[in-house]
Amino acid sequence: MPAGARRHARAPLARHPMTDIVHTLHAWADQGWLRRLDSALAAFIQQQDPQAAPAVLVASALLAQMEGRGHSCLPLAKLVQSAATLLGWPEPEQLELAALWTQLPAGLDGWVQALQACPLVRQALKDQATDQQAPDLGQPLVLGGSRAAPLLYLRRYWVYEQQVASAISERAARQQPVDHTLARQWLDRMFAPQASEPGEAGRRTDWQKIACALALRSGLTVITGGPGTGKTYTAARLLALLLAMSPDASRLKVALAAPTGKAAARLRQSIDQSLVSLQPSLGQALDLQALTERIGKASTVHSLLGMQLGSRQFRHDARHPLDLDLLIVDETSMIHLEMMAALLQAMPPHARLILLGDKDQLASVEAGSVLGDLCAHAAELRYDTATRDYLLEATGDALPACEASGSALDQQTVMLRHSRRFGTTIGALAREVNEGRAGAAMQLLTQQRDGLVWLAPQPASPEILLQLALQGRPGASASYSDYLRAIQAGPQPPRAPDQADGPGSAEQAHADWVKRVLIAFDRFRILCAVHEGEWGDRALNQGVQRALAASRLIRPVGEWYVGRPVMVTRNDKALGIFNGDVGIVLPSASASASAGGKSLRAYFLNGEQLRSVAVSRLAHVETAFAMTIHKSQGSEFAHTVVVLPEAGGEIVTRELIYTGITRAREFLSVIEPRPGLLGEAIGRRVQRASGLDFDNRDEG
Ligand SMILES: Nc1ncnc2c1ncn2[C@@H]1O[C@H](COP(=O)(O)OP(=O)(O)OP(=O)(O)O)[C@@H](O)[C@H]1O
Repeated sequence: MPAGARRHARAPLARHPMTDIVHTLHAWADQGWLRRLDSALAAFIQQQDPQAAPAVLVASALLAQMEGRGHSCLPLAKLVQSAATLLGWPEPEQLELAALWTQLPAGLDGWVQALQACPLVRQALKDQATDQQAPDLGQPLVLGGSRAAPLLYLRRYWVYEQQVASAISERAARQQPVDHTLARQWLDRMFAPQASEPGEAGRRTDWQKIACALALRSGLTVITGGPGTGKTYTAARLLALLLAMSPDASRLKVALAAPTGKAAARLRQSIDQSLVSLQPSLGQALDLQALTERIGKASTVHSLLGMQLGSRQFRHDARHPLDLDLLIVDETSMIHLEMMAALLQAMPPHARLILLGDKDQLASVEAGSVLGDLCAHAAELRYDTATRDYLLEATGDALPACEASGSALDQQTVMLRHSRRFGTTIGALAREVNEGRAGAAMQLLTQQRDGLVWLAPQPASPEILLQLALQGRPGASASYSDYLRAIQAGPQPPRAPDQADGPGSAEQAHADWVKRVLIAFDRFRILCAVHEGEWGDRALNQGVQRALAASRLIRPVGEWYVGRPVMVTRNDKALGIFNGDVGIVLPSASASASAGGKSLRAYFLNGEQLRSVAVSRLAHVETAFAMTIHKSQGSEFAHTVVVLPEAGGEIVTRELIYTGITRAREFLSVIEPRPGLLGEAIGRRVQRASGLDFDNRDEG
């Protein structure tokens, strides 16, 4: 019991059959319906407050359960409306749930009253009179949200949400002075006038240009868009623009970051490429090469913040802010609530933060769906008059009309709408999936003759998948044979054997070979929705390994063998490898040189940078012929195979399918173990419960 919490007087409650409630919750955990952690929270609450009403105990366990599934709170109105729907429980569990429900309040008010009567619950309903709001006494639970939509939180998620909501709103509202004339001159040089699309009235709005103009005037800009809509292209122009308009450009400190090492390296690479392609249109006016050199390497958000081993704390926080003026973060959809709170705390007040990401992608594995919440109104153009006037002056473009204007955050949010990478079938398929049009998506998959997308014929068997892994399919030949052939080809013999190092050396030839192998490996990947079962990544990894061994393409003798793809499952700062990094086991340069040498290393490629670790030092890795769609975020593969499970329940959702298919750069193959699974998944949307709300904070 938090110190002082008991001081809050309340009317004595009738005794409830609480022990039964906690027993029931423990029994549900025994059945695997809840986690042990979930029922343990209810038991803890009961122990700390023996008078806690049954509704409080049940709500605590279900809150913990929801948090484990990535929700940051328990939406009580939905719980009361239909607990079975909220939890996604099948029939046997539903019957038990209904039986328990007879002991619980029938209406929302009853639940709220029970929670309000419990001293372990901090009262923080937004529309509650201030004198009724309980002070922070370290209560483990918080009742937040509003009276109409009350939300129950674990304390720390409530705190993170409060921090994120106020930091985002304050940052978005913090205006910086802009020289409109100068801005317009530079923007016109960087963005050619847009051609109008056939059938469209007038000129198409150049949202990339709008995003740059908005970023000039505020401490925060959120740029969302599907794959290939030019998020990094825009960020590169924005960098150049800020440099061009900065009174002291040589002092501007810029950093790039992303949630994974791979995504960070991709961000850096594509920013560099965009800057190179921009130089001709700027001529001598701006030295973009100098800018590129000043940016420094892109890092993971973890390492940017200064991850401390065995601790949730980072080296950088509000008291020790990051030393930078501009931070560009890519793949923001993968950033969870706790990490976003830490990032915002560590940003110096004067610096600009640019968040890039695809709002429709899967949310982070951990609790929160921050980018989705930030972009809740991105499609609606809720720009107010001040924003519209500013944009007209700075860009010369008038925005399309909209019905309502929004929050400070809405003023700083831009959705890019035109994909340049997906002019083809994959793009059309991604759109149909995103809009929930299962019939149209199936039609594209089954009737398209261009071979870019393909649905495995029924009955789908794991053999079809193994064939794809070994040979690809008609129209899409990329497969694992590509990288295995590259391994077999071996390093090119050094051109000048007497040269000790330099471009012709044996070491360089080895490094070039390793890069060729790693690049070829990224031409093909199997993505699963789940870990377990016949269609999960664990079984498929074994199946693919057996099939490649049977075809004599690999020789898996023991744990470590040449050609084993591995995925890191835990960050290891000392080794410089991070959760989600994918590498390949190959002989080291010295082992290759002394034919028959046994020294194996795992090689990882981040952009152009090659890193290797002796396999004996790798404790936390898994084989990575097949990986989950979750882990594939931030990566792309020429030929992507998306495999659905026979029974995936609520986790196989539209967002998961969209994320999987948009990992395909050129070719997509889809396997559904029984007809109709894909359609069901497209129809299933699980929106994460969250109380992040930016509408009422503008004064913030
Ligand atoms: N306005 C533009 N004019 C010409 N080419 C563009 C423009 N915008 C983007 N591109 C090109 O389109 C491709 C995709 O752009 P970019 O990589 O920036 O998209 P993205 O949204 O970051 O994609 P992803 O989410 O897949 O990383 C790149 O080759 C880029 O150079």
